Amino acid sequence: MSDEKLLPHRQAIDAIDGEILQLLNRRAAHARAIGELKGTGAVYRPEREAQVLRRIQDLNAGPLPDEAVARLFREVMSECLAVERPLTIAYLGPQGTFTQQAAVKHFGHAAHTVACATVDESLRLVEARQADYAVAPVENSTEGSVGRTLDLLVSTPLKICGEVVLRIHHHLLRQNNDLNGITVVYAHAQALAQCHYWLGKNLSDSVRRVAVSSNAEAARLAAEQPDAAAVAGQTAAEIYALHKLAENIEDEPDNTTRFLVLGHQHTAPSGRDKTSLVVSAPNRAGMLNRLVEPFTRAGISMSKFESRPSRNGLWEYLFFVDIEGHGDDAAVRQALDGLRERAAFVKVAGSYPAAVI
Ligand SMILES: O=C(O)C(=O)C[C@]1(C(=O)O)C=C[C@@H](O)C=C1
Repeated sequence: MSDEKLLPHRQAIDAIDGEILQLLNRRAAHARAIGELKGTGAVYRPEREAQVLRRIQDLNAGPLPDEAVARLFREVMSECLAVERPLTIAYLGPQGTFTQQAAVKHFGHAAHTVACATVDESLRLVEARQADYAVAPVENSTEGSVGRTLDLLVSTPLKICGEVVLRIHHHLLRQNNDLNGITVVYAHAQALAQCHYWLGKNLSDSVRRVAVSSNAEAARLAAEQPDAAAVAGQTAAEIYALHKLAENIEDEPDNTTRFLVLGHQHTAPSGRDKTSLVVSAPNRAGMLNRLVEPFTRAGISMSKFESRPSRNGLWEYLFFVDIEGHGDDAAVRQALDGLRERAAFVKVAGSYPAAVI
């Protein structure tokens, strides 16, 4: 096939690219005007972003898949927002963690990300207004809740303003492309657990499995030690220039982590929202039923109901509850009034759009 046949298509693509470029800059000019009208208010509007992405997916007639167009528009909005004012996002580092990946998935590549040593520190940075938002892992489909994040939700003055759902793929990474001669595998304890079966089947028993503070730290160590491998994700592989000896080695095919986005603002309804609550109640027979009843009566479904020991009293529990709907919805407001009559403590940790991509 000669390239001559490609020519008319390439000429068409050049013309279309020119139009796309003009349209993108026209879009950015509107975003800049919106930014000026917002003045000192929050430039990031989670509800509007969710609506834009949902609308684009509804409009999409292909051949690009819905997920691909959503990803492209995610980046377009990220750049438009940066024209208004660039955002700083605090995340659990070091560079290359899944939390950083979640931050980029949610805010796009124009956002500036700041690595923090702990989830506590990432929230503190936002509380002190040294960063605009924090992204924190809250639960994994294989390993369950991240207790520290739940504990922090109880006391932080920040509001949840978004959620990010990330498929977690683990790879076996090494300096060179050889499965032989590995004496140690580094990974975060959760990643070791999520790949337990694969590692047992594919590596000899003499290979030591060493838990380290994060997957990115595991990749960093593997980049320094020729006889070491790491279990980590794509971003860590790229940052530390490691070879992928094996891809997608997680035992559970749907291994997914959910992250929360926390900031100072109240988020308006987007049309498809969730509300997260922290509830405590006296430890009495029938109490669980009494707590759930106001939601059942209002026809509101729950996507999470989890208990955790309260740090104040022995055998006292806090309940972490996610419901469908927004705190401004009449039905949710009524259910919350009913809940407040029954519970000793109710905190609305935030209402936010359900994840779109
Ligand atoms: O609609 C707005 O408020 C905008 O600032 C525009 C825009 C966009 O690019 O569409 C950018 C940032 C906001 O988070 C939401 C949407």
